[in-house]
Amino acid sequence: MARAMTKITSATTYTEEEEKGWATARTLAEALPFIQIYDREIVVVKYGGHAMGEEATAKLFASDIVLLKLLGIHPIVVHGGGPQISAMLGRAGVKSTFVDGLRVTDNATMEIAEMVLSGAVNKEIASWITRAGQEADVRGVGLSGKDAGLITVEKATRVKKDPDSMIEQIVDLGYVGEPKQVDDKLIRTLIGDVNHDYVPVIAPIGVSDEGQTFNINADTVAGAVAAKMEAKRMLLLTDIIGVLDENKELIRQLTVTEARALIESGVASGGMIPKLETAIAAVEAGVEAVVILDGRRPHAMLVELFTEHGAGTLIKAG
Ligand SMILES: Nc1ncnc2c1ncn2[C@@H]1O[C@H](COP(=O)(O)OP(=O)(O)O)[C@@H](O)[C@H]1O
Ligand SMILES: CC(=O)N[C@@H](CCC(=O)OP(=O)(O)O)C(=O)O
Repeated sequence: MARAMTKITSATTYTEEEEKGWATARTLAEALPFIQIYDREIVVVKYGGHAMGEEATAKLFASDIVLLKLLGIHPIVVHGGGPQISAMLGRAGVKSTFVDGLRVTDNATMEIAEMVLSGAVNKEIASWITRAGQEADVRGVGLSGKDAGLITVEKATRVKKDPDSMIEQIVDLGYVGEPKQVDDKLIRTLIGDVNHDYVPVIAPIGVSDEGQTFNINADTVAGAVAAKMEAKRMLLLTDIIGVLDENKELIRQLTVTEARALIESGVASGGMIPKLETAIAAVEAGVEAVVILDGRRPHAMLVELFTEHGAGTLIKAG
């Protein structure tokens, strides 16, 4: 665009600004092999509530999703919103407790969680994608697991060992669901083959056979969607550089067996447990690899998908 205003100072040299253009071109050319790897492949991106951070960062996320779509990938976004739910519950004076990273969900919590996830967060992300993609007609479509029977759930339970008696007890998590079935018809219709420029944006809410609404961990939803869609990659965007070992160093690659060992040893705790469990289940269901990476860093997805070294921790079979 600045073409008419720039002057080449001599026949053989470019200005500093023009050199930047050449560097951009080199970066694009170097990305070609990776762009081809992901051509028309499905990439499920889980956008965590902690990764959302500032509005400006979230808007850059939306632009990167548009870029993926224009590069020929079919991105599907599954979002969280845990911190946003906690803030709203705090304002309403409702206390939350977590078991293995899952929010124990009673009636009041369910009502607020659905309002925050399917209402505010979902529509905002969908609208940012639509705005970022308006020149090219790329559009975000906000859905929850309740739309078109997308996610049917069954009630989740957890078993805990009492550390003194070593007796196992079933912990009732309330309205916390595990996806039982993902109906992919609507998603497939939206992403289509040609001239379908919709990006599905899915809130982690599901419905039981009896019609009860359930709260689902967003990582778990991403895993179930990635498995059903036979995604090439699932990216879990969070607020940490990746999975850390016992010395707090980044682990660049993990096999499923190693990931299980991290949960068992307690090196992975809290919110990292559902993330690793999801990664393991997705890889075992046929997703080629799952990557856990820092979504607060602008363009993290692009670094992971289109550069040699990638970003964060990659989990694959083995
Ligand atoms: N071994 C580990 N490596 C990295 N993070 C860990 C580990 N064990 C626990 N965590 C915690 O898991 C958090 C990520 O989970 P969570 O807060 O639920 O993220 P999100 O909201 O993005 O889903 C990290 O911020 C970190 O505090
Ligand atoms: C059952 C359960 O824990 N549901 C989560 C849903 C949101 C979520 O997973 O958000 P993040 O990805 O931002 O953590 C919750 O209520 O916080």
